[in-house]
Amino acid sequence: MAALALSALLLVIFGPLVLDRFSLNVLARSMIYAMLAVTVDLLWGYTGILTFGQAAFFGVGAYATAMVLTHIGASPSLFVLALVAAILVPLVLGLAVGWLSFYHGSTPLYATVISLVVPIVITQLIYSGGIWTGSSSGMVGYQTLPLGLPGFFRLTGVCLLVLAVVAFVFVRSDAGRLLVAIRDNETRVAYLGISPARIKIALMAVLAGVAGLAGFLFANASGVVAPENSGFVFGTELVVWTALGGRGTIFGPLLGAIGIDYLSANLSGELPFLWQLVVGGLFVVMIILLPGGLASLVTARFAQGGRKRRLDALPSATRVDAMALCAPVVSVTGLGKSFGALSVLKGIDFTIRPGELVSVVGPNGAGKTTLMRCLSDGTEAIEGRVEIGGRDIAGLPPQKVVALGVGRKFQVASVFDSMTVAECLRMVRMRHERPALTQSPDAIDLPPAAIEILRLTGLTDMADRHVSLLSHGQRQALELAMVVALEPRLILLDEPTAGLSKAERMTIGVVLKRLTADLGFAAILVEHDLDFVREISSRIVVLHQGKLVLDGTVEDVVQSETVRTIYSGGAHA
Ligand SMILES: Nc1ncnc2c1ncn2[C@@H]1O[C@H](COP(=O)(O)OP(=O)(O)OP(=O)(O)O)[C@@H](O)[C@H]1O
Repeated sequence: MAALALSALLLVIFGPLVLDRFSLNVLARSMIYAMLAVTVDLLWGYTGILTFGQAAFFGVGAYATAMVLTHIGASPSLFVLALVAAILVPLVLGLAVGWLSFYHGSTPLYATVISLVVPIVITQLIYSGGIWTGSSSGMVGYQTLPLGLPGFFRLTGVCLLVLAVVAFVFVRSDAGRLLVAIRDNETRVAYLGISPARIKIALMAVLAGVAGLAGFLFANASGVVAPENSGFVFGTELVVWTALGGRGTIFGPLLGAIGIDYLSANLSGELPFLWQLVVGGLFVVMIILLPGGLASLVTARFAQGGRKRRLDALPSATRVDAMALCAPVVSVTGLGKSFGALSVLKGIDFTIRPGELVSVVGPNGAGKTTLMRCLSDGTEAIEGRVEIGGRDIAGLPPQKVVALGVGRKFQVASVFDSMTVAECLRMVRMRHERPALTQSPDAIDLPPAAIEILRLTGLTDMADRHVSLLSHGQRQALELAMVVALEPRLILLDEPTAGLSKAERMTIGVVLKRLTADLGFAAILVEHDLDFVREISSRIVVLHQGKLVLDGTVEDVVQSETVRTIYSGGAHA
């Protein structure tokens, strides 16, 4: 990669000696567009945010530059002012757009619609700006940086190269992998105690600033800015170039943008309308035949050679101390939950202490999964009160409930499909360590209990195996190890043995007994397999039609006439 970067630097430095003026002009612009394509790739390719809004931030940066240089003047200090404005104004706008797009409760579609609206609004503002923005004529005639064409070619080339190298290092770091984790499974990221919304807002703001920097370069290199520079047609072109180049690769979108823009400049004169049709047709063909873009032809060859990771046990023991054993981990009082007119949970009361493994059983639709949701997400509208470690969780989103010591394992294993086992486990540690922006360590430190689960289930030897290659049981075990690596006080397990073989079920049973009886975790287990429940539970709670009908020992439940009636389908509220 260093050799590639060095070759690119030499091309940028010596390019003006061999290229004609037309090519220099077009390529300087193409490289600026390539900077934008890299930002689109980080947002869409790596984080899964389909955005058309980068054009708006680019336009704002370009107009901020042109407006400073036109209305205030051009001097060395004013060029610095223009540069600061070109970065800061889009950055603040990006922060506001990010907040609007990713506030709690918004959907990915909503974020994409906002990214379509922003360029339209910015373009309208430019049209309505009168002499301040030049309206439909744009702005021209302001003084630009005195660099000449070769100077601009080299400046934009170096900026693109620096951005590409920074992006390339970043996407391999812990912070970069966290973006991929958000793309793969945002819910799991939240249930690891990390706020995806915060990360996405910060990313959008920073990349809006980078788009603004590209706008500064464009306004200086071209000497003209126009409303189309911030329009959603341009925003769509950026998405097309990124897709054609190969999203999620950095260099694919970079070369895609340069290649298509350069070809467009050469061919659009001779084939003005046909060329657009060719690009559009190519996009459709590519999406069908090569969804990974052109870069996937190259990356597929190199994908196999993954990096070797080591799983190390942290020195600290996770055993809950004797003092804490006295206080309830979870306390539920009068819990009720309705979906419209349908009342799913009614007047549930129970308390769970450290070391207890409480199984929640009941027929389908009894409200078991809903109960788990109410215990792990304080934003669910409920009646009554749920306290974790003595703190009412009302209003707290999942990542804040995780911070109180709750780990949730979902019914369908919730892991990161495009990562390796080691990478998934590394993501769990991001709550305890600030994600590094430039690197990711080879050794992954995990609590001993998590290491033990991996050992018992044979995953310690599969650290570098891709999650997509794991069996159903291995995925369940990996998710359990991830949840335990959070070092929670309370583990919520929704049918952890569903679809597992008898041997795998026994292993999970051993692991759960060890976690609760030996290490002092509290656990709530939703389970249909009553033999399994009988073997490992310290207490059993029976739910029926949303009501808690029995809370007792295994013996109590086995001998209960009510439970027998419920399971034979005879009890009705
Ligand atoms: N988001 C929702 N909107 C409307 N109704 C819901 C929603 N989630 C659950 N329900 C209803 O609440 C009831 C309880 O569902 P829940 O999934 O909690 O049951 P369960 O005991 O976990 O069932 P199972 O054993 O089949 O998983 C069901 O009637 C279900 O249809």
